[in-house]
Amino acid sequence: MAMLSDDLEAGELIPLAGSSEPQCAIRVTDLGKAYRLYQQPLDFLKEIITGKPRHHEHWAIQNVSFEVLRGRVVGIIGPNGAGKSTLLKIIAGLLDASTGRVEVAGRLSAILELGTGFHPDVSGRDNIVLGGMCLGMTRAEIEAKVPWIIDFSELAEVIDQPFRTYSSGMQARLTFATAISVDPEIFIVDEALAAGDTAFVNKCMKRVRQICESGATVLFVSHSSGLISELCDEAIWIDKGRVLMHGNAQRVSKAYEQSVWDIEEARNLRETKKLSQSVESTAETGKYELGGGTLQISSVEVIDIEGKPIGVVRNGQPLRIRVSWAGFSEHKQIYASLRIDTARLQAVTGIEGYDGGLFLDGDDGLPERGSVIYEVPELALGEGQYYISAALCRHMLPKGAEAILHYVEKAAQFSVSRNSLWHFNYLYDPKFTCRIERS
Ligand SMILES: Nc1ncnc2c1ncn2[C@@H]1O[C@H](COP(=O)(O)OP(=O)(O)OP(=O)(O)O)[C@@H](O)[C@H]1O
Repeated sequence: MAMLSDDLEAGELIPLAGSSEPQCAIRVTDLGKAYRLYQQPLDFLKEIITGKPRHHEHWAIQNVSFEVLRGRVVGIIGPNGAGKSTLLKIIAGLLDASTGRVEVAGRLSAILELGTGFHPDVSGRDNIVLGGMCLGMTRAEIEAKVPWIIDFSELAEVIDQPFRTYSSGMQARLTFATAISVDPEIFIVDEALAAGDTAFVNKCMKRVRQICESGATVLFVSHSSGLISELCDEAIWIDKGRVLMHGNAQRVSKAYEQSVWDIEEARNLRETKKLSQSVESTAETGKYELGGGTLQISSVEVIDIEGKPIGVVRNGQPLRIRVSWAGFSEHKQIYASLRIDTARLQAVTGIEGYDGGLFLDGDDGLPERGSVIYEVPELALGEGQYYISAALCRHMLPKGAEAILHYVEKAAQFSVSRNSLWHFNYLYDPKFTCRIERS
């Protein structure tokens, strides 16, 4: 654990001005934050009364050290609960550290919580002034910015109404607009707070970009490695309260993204295994199935070229799905079909084995066990999680539910990863070709 030097308070904010390294805007040394956790709320009271500790300490961040040079845009990335907000709140002076110290050189503005300084009974207009003063602006500075903020928030019609009458989205718009109106030397922002409809989020991000390009030193928290590699010079990857990697933004984003896909891969394989086990035990799992008498789907898997099950497929690469069956059927001309759905069960694509004339039984009938492998040579699906449902059917006309011998919904799951770090998400993501015509 980081120890404090004798002459410093834990988490003390020390201006770097006059430092021998004028290029340094932020220096964090051995920073740590321990939260006290109580098993039940009453334990806190009992601790105060008896003086006996009834809590255990949870270190949200530990031994965190780094320097940020003036004018650098630095992304902070990491999974949920990694300690990003805790770290930035301490740097912004909103939270005390348990160990270590933070030195900051320059006027700092942070958007880490929305609504600080805003009062429900005061009008939107007056709240801009109150909120702006909480962000460190003088009254004159903020008053000069009021028209810009009203225009940016698109709330001119209701600006003189009490803040409590605003919807939560309107409140977020006004507080974010106020917060990004500042011209800071050091700017700390959590991208997740740019809430609202797509057009408003885009507008907020445009302003954040402007600040990044203005020469300010920026710490930018985001879950999007694409956005970090696009906006930032360098990035810090935090996990379980510690700095895992600090360096070039593209390099760190790529490494972080790979770790996310590794976790996804393991999760998808685990879940698919559970799903295929549950094919045999429908009653307990409550999974949706139809049919499944003497002939059953025994597994559905996404596989690599060697037939090994995988959980993540990269867009543009081949997608191979293996549907295996076991059992026997009195029917002839049996075919398999499958459907791929998004996590919200929106059907994306599929194949009817019958349409392709692909029957599983040959002249000698249907073998007791076998598999059919479907392949999409170049996957054109956007990043995300997908589910596969499969069916074994018998050929009959007209086609109807009685044609289905066994249907298993969500029999397997897989994720699609992108080709690039670009942050837009698409459902359909083919390889585009383009031609430039210059006149
Ligand atoms: N006030 C608090 N009391 C107790 N524990 C807390 C408190 N605030 C945060 N924590 C814990 O500290 C750890 C780090 O939380 P933090 O909010 O800094 O993570 P984060 O990286 O910002 O997460 P996210 O990406 O989900 O916002 C988590 O385990 C969280 O549960």
